[in-house]
Amino acid sequence: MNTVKVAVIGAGVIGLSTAVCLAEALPYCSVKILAEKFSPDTTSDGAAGILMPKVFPDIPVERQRRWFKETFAHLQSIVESPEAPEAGVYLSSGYHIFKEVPTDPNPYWTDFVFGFRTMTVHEMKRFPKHNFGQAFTTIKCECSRYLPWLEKRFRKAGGQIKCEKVTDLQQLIPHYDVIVNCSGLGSHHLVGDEGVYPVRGQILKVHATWLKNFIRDGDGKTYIYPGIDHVTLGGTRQKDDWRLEVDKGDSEGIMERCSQLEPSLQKAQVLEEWVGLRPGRRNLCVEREWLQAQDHQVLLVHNYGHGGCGISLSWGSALDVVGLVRKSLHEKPLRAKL
Ligand SMILES: Cc1cc2nc3c(=O)[nH]c(=O)nc-3n(C[C@H](O)[C@H](O)[C@H](O)COP(=O)(O)OP(=O)(O)OC[C@H]3O[C@@H](n4cnc5c(N)ncnc54)[C@H](O)[C@@H]3O)c2cc1C
Ligand SMILES: O=C(O)CCC(=O)C(=O)O
Repeated sequence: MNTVKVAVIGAGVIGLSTAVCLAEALPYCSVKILAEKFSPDTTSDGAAGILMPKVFPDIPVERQRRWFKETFAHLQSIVESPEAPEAGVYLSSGYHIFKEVPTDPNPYWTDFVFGFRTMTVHEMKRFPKHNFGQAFTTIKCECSRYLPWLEKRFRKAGGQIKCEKVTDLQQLIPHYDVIVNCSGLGSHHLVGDEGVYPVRGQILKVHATWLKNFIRDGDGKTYIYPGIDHVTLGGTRQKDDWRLEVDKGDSEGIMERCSQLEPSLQKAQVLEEWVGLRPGRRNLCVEREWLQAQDHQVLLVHNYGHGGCGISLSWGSALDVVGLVRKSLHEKPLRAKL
């Protein structure tokens, strides 16, 4: 087979995971990443990186289960390997607490994390304003380390990287056989998807080495995630808010709410305030379509709209892209005349 030229747009956790999966699984493809921003300047870089996805309303739960299962298994294999510190991937245990029992206390992902259980009355005494809680161990994947690690793995598989903002997919058509869109929030403009919107997230990175367990309050607007170099305190979920500037009021609110759950945070030194825009979408988009060229068609595969759970579903959705590319090339061989 001739070499299939693939362009992956985006170098966040979704673009890099997808590019690695394609380059390693399809040796007849030459894969190039085109991205405007790279680590440490992507949204993925600032995310806490905890594996705990939300449920998308219109995607069959079996598909979401597979995305999470594959991501968890991939990252677990890194946790259990000597690569773990360089990749920034490790196990993290803690509590998810609620004021009321949630409507679905056992979402699909609870089958895969370790030791998932309801908190005891004794444990709940620490949180007098909450009436229900769950304790478990999941994986935390810090993208400030994981993205450079993925980039290295991608280059090792023969992948190429170019810093470029793509403004028009049509301009890529003469140069590539397959285009994979992993541009996250960028898809709002790049493919004109008005269903993609920003969900602004502000966090604080604090020095609090004594904290070892995560605490997340029901709706995910208050959380404490201990990490390698700092503890992440969150957060905000402001829909349709494009502001990338730090909001001092948000920072104060985050510190106040987190300190109510963990009073020792009043002694923590704030290292950094950070804002990222989650690529919100009602449903994650992992789909394919064909773009018309002069005498042939070019495959366009989308992988964007992961909202607040891009790291949690990254490897699984990337493997779906591999499946779609493989299937499509089989159905419609390269440069087949129409
Ligand atoms: C505060 C916060 C905390 C979070 N915590 C977690 C968590 O604990 N767990 C979890 O699973 N998720 C978390 N998330 C969500 C997670 O960060 C996102 O789902 C994820 O980063 C999306 O990855 P992405 O690769 O699609 O987007 P990005 O990381 O934004 O990457 C997009 C890439 O596309 C490129 N791009 C865009 N447009 C173009 C263009 N036109 N041309 C070229 N390149 C382009 C960008 O330059 C970039 O390289 C959090 C998010 C925030 C904001
Ligand atoms: O939701 C969480 O608790 C983890 C952080 C996150 O995913 C987010 O802020 O989007």
